[in-house]
Amino acid sequence: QNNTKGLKDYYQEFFPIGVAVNGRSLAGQEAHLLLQEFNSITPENAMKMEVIHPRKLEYNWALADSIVAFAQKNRLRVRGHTLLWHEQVPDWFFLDDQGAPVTKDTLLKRLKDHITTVVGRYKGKVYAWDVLNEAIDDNPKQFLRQSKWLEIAGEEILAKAFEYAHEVDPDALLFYNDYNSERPEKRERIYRLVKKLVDDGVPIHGIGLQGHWSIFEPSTSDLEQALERYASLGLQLHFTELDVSVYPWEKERRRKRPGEIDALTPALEEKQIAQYEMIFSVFRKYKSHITSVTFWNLSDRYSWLDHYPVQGRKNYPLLFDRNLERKKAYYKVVDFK
Ligand SMILES: Oc1ccccc1CN[C@@H]1C=C[C@@H](O)[C@H](O)[C@H]1O
Repeated sequence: QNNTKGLKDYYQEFFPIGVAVNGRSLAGQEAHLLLQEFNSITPENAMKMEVIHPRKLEYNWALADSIVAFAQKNRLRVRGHTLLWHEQVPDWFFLDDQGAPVTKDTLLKRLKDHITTVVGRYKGKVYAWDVLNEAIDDNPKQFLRQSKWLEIAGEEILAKAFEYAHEVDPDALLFYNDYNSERPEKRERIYRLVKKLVDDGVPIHGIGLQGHWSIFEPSTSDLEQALERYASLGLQLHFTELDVSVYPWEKERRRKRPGEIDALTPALEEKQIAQYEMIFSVFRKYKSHITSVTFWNLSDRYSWLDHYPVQGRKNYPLLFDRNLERKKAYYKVVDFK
């Protein structure tokens, strides 16, 4: 029994506070901290296509089932992640038995089978799904990201993913999820895609704003303008993958340079404290539109940012340090009135 007030308690009147989980999160010290601070979880990798459906006739349910069982036992919400994405998808999806590219109809059928099987298994246990992840191109001059999905099946596959999910679980909330969604040029392209889905009567209920931010972005005005813009679509807004990197954004992966500093200096930590304070101040201001805030990973002990974009460069993006202790930024997030 743990009577310590956590993030979820401080934000009880605002929105659930979630965290991305993996196998390590479900036991010991990390599970204790998770249950103290959070009331929603998202499987970091366990429900991605390459993990849960590695071969055409093979589903791998074990880890996803254990995460969902953990949530059921502890009365946590579960956000499903993700049903259609250009990354972490196994090659077999796109190849026929002779190793040639599949036809459009075959690909649509495979996607329908995948979504029907996965969403159907967790019906009533996963309340929200990141149906479509990162479909907007990184090049501001382009609109949709070119992927094997689009190459073979065309743009209609994007709407189909939502329809397949809605058909099998009409009660699940269906989200479009993306990153850098506060950058004005990407904000307008995300807005255009989501507005088209809404106007076409596609069953979409929300926009997932990943929130992979840094001490350099977003600005307060970019964050507020993005919230206003997306809120005008009348959909729920979830912040789905929040972390605040102490390094500037880099798109291309690279290795850590010899002598490259990766310490959390007092100057960097002061900037991170100010950024987290601003972020949660804006979140509280827009509480009528925001219905979930999820951090991507639990503590600085492990972050996906330790490997991306710079392999081996330690990052410190979260509210708990490597000893699972609350950082200074934590107290700025919870100390409001
Ligand atoms: O995939 C990316 C590529 C470039 C920039 C950002 C991203 C963010 N992408 C997210 C980050 C981590 C993964 O675990 C999540 O599933 C993904 O949604």
